[in-house]
Amino acid sequence: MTNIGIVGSHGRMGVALAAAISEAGQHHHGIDKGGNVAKLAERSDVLVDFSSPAALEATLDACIAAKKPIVIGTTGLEERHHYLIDDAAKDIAVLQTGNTSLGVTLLAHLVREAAARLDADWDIEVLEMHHRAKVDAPSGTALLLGQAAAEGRGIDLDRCSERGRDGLTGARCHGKIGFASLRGGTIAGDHDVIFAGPEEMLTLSHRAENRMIFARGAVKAALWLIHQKRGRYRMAEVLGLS
Ligand SMILES: NC(=O)C1=CN([C@@H]2O[C@H](COP(=O)(O)OP(=O)(O)OC[C@H]3O[C@@H](n4cnc5c(N)ncnc54)[C@H](OP(=O)(O)O)[C@@H]3O)[C@@H](O)[C@H]2O)C=CC1
Ligand SMILES: O=C(O)C1=N[C@H](C(=O)O)C[C@H](O)C1
Repeated sequence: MTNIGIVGSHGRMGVALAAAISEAGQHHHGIDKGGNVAKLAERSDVLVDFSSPAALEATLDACIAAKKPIVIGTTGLEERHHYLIDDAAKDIAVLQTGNTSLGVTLLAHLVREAAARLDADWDIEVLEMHHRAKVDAPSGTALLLGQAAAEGRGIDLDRCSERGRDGLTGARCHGKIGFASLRGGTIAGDHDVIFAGPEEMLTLSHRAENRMIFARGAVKAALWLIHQKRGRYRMAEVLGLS
């Protein structure tokens, strides 16, 4: 039986993850803010993090010290967090993703394909809606989908993204990838990638009906990751889509 350590165990995802781990016949234990992450890492075969970007550095240090792999599902990560992940991946296996579901992983693949085939006359906009308690925007999934679109089009997302329009913005910049975020109610996570072309529009969408889709995907990723060498991995590799 695999022992999976949960960082953020009492949160919305932590609770769903514990249910998915039990469903898969595995064992779980976890911590929340103020918990001893070093002890958690020592006692676990693999960690799964659904907490806060503020927890990441200490969590990675604990995983490196205990030589344990980790799945990072926390979103709202900044550039410095990605450097920390790249550094950690020199010592341990790390999988970081803004979305652990099968549907979104496949959607990212389709978005990359569509963006590669449609020229820059097709404006790309990513629209997401989440529950009222979500603290980061755009969602990690929206950024992951924007990245897939940028890869398909062969452009750099950091230079080409347009976030949060307000006021007298001027006309849309040619070739940019736009992001819009809506918040309200209890929505688990809705994402649309819109390709708006000359007189026609293509929309690729995903609707999460329940957090269990993320939790089951995270368990699958964790059980896969314990057999991998050190390095940085993506969800597409777990699901054989890369
Ligand atoms: N990749 C994916 O597929 C998905 C990613 N997410 C992401 O997962 C994260 C968590 O989401 P959600 O469960 O809704 O959020 P919640 O706010 O419900 O839960 C966060 C949990 O993390 C704990 N926490 C906060 N800081 C620390 C810390 N320093 N050390 C350990 N635990 C800590 C909190 O504990 P306390 O209450 O004590 O502060 C809480 O239990 C978000 O970034 C979200 O975007 C969500 C769904 C899917
Ligand atoms: O905070 C959430 O709830 C979710 N966060 C992830 C994100 O930021 O994309 C994944 C999912 O959409 C739910």
